[in-house]
Amino acid sequence: MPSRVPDASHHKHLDFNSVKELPESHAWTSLLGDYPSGPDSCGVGSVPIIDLDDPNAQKLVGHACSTWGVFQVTNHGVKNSLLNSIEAAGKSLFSLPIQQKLKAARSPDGVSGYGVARISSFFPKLMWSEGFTIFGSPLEHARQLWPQDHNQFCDVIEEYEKVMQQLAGRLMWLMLGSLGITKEDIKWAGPKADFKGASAAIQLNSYPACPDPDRAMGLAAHTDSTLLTILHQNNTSGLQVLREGAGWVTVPPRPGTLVVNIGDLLHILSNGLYPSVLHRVMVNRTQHRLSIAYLYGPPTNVQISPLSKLVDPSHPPLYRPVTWTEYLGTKAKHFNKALSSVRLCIPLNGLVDVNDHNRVEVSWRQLPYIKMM
Ligand SMILES: C=C1C[C@]23C[C@@]1(O)CC[C@H]2[C@@]12CCC[C@@](C)(C(=O)O1)[C@H]2[C@@H]3C(=O)O
Ligand SMILES: O=C(O)CCC(=O)C(=O)O
Ligand SMILES: [Fe+2]
Repeated sequence: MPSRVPDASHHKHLDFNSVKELPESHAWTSLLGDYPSGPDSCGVGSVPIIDLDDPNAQKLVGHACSTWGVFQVTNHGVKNSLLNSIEAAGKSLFSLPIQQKLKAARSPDGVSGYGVARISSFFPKLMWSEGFTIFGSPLEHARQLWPQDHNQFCDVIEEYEKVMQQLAGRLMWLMLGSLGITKEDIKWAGPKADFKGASAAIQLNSYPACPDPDRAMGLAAHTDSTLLTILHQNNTSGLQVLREGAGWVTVPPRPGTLVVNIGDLLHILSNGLYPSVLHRVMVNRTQHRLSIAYLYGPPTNVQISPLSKLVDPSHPPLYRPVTWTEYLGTKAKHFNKALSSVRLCIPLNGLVDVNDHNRVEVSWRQLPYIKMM
């Protein structure tokens, strides 16, 4: 029998080190029934790779955002040594004994800390992963994890946050610039237009090697609630994105390359021009996968709504204004219905939100709209 750790959170926490067989609690029966898998050979191509030093970077980013909602970047300015350090920090955290990790467990209504995927409650089966979320200072949880020596972990996190914040600001302007948005259009970017007041979370994800990977799910399909997410993955494959009309496409790891994806708030800000991409993580039999997601959003209380430059009589605002705080609450409560719940208009042909799994597969951008009640 696999050992489950008794704690107050209903035996959700598995000691992955001691499991030899996939427990029923983690066995997903209908994994492959949703969309076709692995279509890399069907001519749909692969997730674009963009060199940020390319003079055409803005155009390439804009194209990748509107067609894929995800791309990879090189020459992003983040040192390999920092990527190695954050990976090592994640490894050292997840290799702690489970009882130690649970000392830093996320509280039921909290954001930060150790635990199972937050979206687990929407699924009948548990996921083959564990995570650690940092929102604000990691100090308190780091002290619980390493009572003698938490400084090294905190220093790496602090440095990572600083560097990622800069990169995220740069990416924001590449994405918005390609829509014709200028600094005057986004007052909340601050006087220097550097998005200094932005908020962000760091999510460390661990996907242990799995005895029965075909029936397990690392992280179920979701979109991020962010403006954008920057992801570093170790050298193990697993991330897949859903490409309309093609199915799940794997984003293979490339050393030193970061994955960038659009989140729901940028989808709203762009009035639907940039899709927030649906993604998931598969696991494998032999390799431990680790990823670090930098989840980037606006200042928590700024109202995000479709930019007025992107709205006209034939392109009415598709979403009502919403703050990140409000949207995170909606996502936590309604999960894949969150985006539709702030929607104002739908095309005459039916539902369209990328993460509404009942959506009708139509190309909708040119369609007339009807107002939602
Ligand atoms: C800022 C956040 C986005 C997130 C919820 C959170 O408060 C911290 C963790 C984030 C994450 C990472 C895994 C997928 C996701 C849907 C989840 O359950 O937790 C995202 C959340 C999100 O984007 O809504
Ligand atoms: O592990 C990954 O590749 C993806 C993680 C992810 O989607 C997330 O943290 O939101
Ligand atoms: Fe994600």
